[in-house]
Amino acid sequence: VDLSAQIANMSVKNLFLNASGIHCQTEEELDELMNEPVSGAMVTKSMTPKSRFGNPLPRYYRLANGSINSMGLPNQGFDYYMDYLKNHDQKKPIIVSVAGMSKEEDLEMLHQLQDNDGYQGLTELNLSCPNVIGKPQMAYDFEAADDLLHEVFSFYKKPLGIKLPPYFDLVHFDMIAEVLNKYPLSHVNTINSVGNGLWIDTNSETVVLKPKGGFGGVGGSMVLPTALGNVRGLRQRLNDDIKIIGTGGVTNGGDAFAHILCGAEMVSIGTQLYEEGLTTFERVTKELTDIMEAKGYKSLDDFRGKLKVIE
Ligand SMILES: C=Cc1c(C(=O)O)[nH]c(=O)[nH]c1=O
Repeated sequence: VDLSAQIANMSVKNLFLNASGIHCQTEEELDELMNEPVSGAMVTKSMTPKSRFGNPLPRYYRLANGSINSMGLPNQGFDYYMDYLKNHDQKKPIIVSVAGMSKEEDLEMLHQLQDNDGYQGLTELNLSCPNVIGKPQMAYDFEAADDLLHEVFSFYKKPLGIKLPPYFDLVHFDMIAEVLNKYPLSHVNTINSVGNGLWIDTNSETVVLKPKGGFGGVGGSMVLPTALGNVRGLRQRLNDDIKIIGTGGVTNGGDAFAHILCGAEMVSIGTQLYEEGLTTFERVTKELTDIMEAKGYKSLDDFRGKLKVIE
């Protein structure tokens, strides 16, 4: 299913989906997402050709206003998720998230998706995993990302989006948008976790994560300003037909409203969904609907991308 076509006539209740990595690694988790009545789409855990255990534990830690993780791409492997798609009817669009450990693995999986006539889904190429030891985030290497996308679009003809890391410099928004605008992308999903943060238990004077000496990607409410800046900055620069899935820091309807004001077509929920459970979708949707009613908005298009600046 082409998400952007789905998005075109999205009503509020269909706005939300899980952030990749959250509640989407196993068949049981995927079934629960599929049967969750409110969310309008879902995304798999980013997959590699072969299954991976990922990094050693502890690799996730809850913070007062967010989370830090160094999971290391644990997933059941490409074939497992292809089997899932084959054996389950899609009550909602399932975005297949792909994150090879190398350019070759990315291309290998995308060739298999392209050549699989039974697969007509929306794919998201994750160029932003911050936690695979020794693997740089491709999306911070603009030339490498351009080269990869050039090669991908020489053969990949099905709907494809890109998962991006946060950028922290307006010139970097310019540079990545210049690359992405060259390609017929269905969407950009921004932001991934804010890479290589560190949390410390000062009682024991020790880091809280085992992998990478404690370094991990930061998510949750504390990254909302960075997420909003990236959604807004890319919306202002990307071609209109490249939709944006806003991810990062969403804990309530007001946060989702802010993402939509910045231009998000759909909104993913990560840390909050993990901590509160799947009922988060119902609560956040109700909160957003209440805000819209209070403001007299009938549809998302009434305010999407209409953030005002101070003249
Ligand atoms: C795909 C790996 C990712 C991971 C991970 O598996 O460590 N964590 C994130 O916060 N973002 C990712 O993109």
